[in-house]
Amino acid sequence: MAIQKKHGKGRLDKWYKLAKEKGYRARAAFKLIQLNKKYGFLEQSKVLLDLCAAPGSWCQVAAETMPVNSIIVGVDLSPIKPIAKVITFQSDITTEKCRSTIRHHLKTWKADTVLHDGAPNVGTAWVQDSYNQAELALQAMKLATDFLIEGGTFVTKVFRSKDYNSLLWVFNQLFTKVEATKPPSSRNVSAEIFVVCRGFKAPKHIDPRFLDPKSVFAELKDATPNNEAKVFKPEVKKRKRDGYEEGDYTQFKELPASEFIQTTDPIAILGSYNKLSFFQEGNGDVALAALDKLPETTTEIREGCQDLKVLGRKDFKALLKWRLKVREIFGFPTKKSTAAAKPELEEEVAEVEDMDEELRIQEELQAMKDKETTRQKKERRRENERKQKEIVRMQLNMAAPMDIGMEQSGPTGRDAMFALKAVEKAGVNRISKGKMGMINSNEAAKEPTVAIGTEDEISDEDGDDLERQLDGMYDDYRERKAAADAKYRAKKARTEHHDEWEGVSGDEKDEEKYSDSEELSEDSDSGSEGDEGPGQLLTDLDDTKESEDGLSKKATSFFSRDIFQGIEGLDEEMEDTDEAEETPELENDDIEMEEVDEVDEVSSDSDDGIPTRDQQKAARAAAKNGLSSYNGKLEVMQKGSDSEWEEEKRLPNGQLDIDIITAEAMTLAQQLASGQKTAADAIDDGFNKHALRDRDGLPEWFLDDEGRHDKPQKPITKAAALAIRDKLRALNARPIKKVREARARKKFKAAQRLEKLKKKSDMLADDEGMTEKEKADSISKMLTKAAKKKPRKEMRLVVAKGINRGIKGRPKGVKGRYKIVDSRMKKDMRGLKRAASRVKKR
Ligand SMILES: C[S@@+](CC[C@H](N)C(=O)[O-])C[C@H]1O[C@@H](n2cnc3c(N)ncnc32)[C@H](O)[C@@H]1O
Repeated sequence: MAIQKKHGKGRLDKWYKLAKEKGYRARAAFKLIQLNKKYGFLEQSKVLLDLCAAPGSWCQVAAETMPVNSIIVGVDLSPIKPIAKVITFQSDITTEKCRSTIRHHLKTWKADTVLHDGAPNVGTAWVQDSYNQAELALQAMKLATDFLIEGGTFVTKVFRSKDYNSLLWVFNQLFTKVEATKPPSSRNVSAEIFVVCRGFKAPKHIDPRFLDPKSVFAELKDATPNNEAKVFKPEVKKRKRDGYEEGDYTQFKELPASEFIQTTDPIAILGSYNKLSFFQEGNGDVALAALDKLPETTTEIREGCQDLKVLGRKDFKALLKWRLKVREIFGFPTKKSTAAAKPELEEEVAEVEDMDEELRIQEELQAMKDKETTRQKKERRRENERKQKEIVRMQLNMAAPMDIGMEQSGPTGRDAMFALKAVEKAGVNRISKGKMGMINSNEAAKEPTVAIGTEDEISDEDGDDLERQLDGMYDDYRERKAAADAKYRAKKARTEHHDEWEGVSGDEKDEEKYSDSEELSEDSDSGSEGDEGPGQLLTDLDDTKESEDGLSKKATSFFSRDIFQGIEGLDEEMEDTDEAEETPELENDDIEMEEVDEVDEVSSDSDDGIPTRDQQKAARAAAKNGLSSYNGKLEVMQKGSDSEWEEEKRLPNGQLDIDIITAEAMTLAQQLASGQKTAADAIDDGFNKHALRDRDGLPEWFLDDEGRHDKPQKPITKAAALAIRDKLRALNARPIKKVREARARKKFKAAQRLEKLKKKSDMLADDEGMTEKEKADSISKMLTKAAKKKPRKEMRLVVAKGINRGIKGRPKGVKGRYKIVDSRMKKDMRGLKRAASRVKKR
């Protein structure tokens, strides 16, 4: 006989161990985890009520799954040890006190989810246990209806029993979706299942009978008795749970085994009778006799039938199996045949799918969905890429707009005529962004990895594409911004000409130089075009050669700075410079010294980096003379430099033309001059986190944004700030170049007119045919005429509409002075004029 131990080792299954491992207070935690995995109600809840929560594992799960700052209230008959972020109290969920305590905790909030895992004291008769469970579930639901929000979720545990369907019916009246499920962590031997009710209808009024256990679980009255049927199939007396049945005053009950075969409720017989007998009376029961003789009626079966009260689960199973076999032999309808013949007569039983299987299916579905999404994404990306390529082709005049969307593989696909990707990588992509980019032909030639159509390139496509799109978007943004912002345009122009704002020079020489250099670059551009190889699309305007060790021009110019002089491993050119520096016999005429900072640079060789008083004096004197000395020996910064820059930076008197216009520069200059700072300090300051940041390969939009804040904060002194302020004030007080030019033009024209007048009056004076008076009159007339100001041409007001809408500069068809106004303003002006003329007429 199989006896199930309540506390057997079988209960300490994997969920038990896992719960211990994860720190949950009960294995039940996994039931909620699995239910939530399937229905996902916890993540969407902000307020949760856990009825029958002890020891609290469901509260633990809720607290770690629900959004932060959610409200969780747990109640149980037993005390619950405190749980972080959970309110718990001890109460009976069927009482009014419990209801008011919950109300007190929730205040005006409504619960998104109500959980109920209550189990009344089980261990009495099964029927009673299940009834109590159903009743408790109904009580829990009653409480839930008070606190649930519309659309909320109620999860409850129920036992599969005869009351189950009644419960389900009630749930269905109050919720839009009701599903029963058994999580994998719920033991198979347990009759518990979980009902998840979603979409609370929140009716204004609920019929109290829905929530009254007496009404809900009331047994249906018997239908009108079928007396005819009773003749053929005598009625089995109904058992009474309380007390003895009428006329039956013994506790021992026996039933012919044939009746067990014929009955439709074999379980009830096995549960309520003591013995199934094979004893045949005189006139005999044919069915019983046949049963007795059947080979299926084995000795084991007979023994089992002798005392039903001592049988175990296995023995009951054997008896039930035997009954089914005999029914088949006797030709009684079995479950199988009935199901095949009349499925509609089957008792209504809620289908409870195994959740393992469900989860598996769900996971499979999810995987399929993910796959599909990935595929769609890929397709979308390809499509975008193709369009982008077509746009590039259009910009390069390689395709007409009509071609867009017609090609399958795109211009840069595998079969494409031009592998634009490779060219793009080499720099031409900048053309597509409407920018004049330059490709260093040598760089392009040196990079074998940019071979057209290589495998690597294709694998990099995704990243490149994204980067390109970002760059493109950033360029669009800049262009939009540029259109609206004059300051930004000026900055862009400076950046593109590598003419970042360093300071304002005293006169307009810079401007002239700037325009000269522009012309120069245009010339060299056109001039060099023909010289490039056939494969070149663009050419570098800078004709300085790259260093032989492969350093870029930028790198070469960086390493050619003085601070790198004397460091081993630098190229020959630099070594040469070093040698030159060390050469002692230098003629003063050939020496060109750099300004103050370089002077101080060499005066910093003292041990502690702070120059002595003498050294400072010497440095100042040297700065005055344009020389740099330190410790009695001469240091040469630049020798015989004939660069244009150097020459232009000098004033006619031979002094360097350097102007300090920022407070930082002024502070540094003052500090250097007064010896508070040495050149070494200045160099050290240059080596900060901003200087050594690796910016290679970073996109422009990122660098632009970073550059706004990624600057060292240089200290400034009050004196320096005041000096700069005064300087800028003086600078601003000067008229701008255009105004000065206009004034000069005016002066020049006036001088010209005067000259003309002079000539005319001389001619008149020499005219012999005129009297003196006539001569005087003519000259005075001429002077009055010359002194008369020409009337200014009237300004035309133009409304920019039609073809002129949004136009910049002179609108088409407009001559003379004009002003663009909106139509309202023009009409108003006309109105004013009309009004003025009316007043005049009166
Ligand atoms: C299976 S346990 C609940 C386990 C809980 N869900 C967890 O995860 O830790 C069932 C609980 O129901 C409680 N219970 C039974 N009847 C109750 C009632 N009328 N009011 C409050 N709690 C009750 C019991 O005290 C018991 O702690």
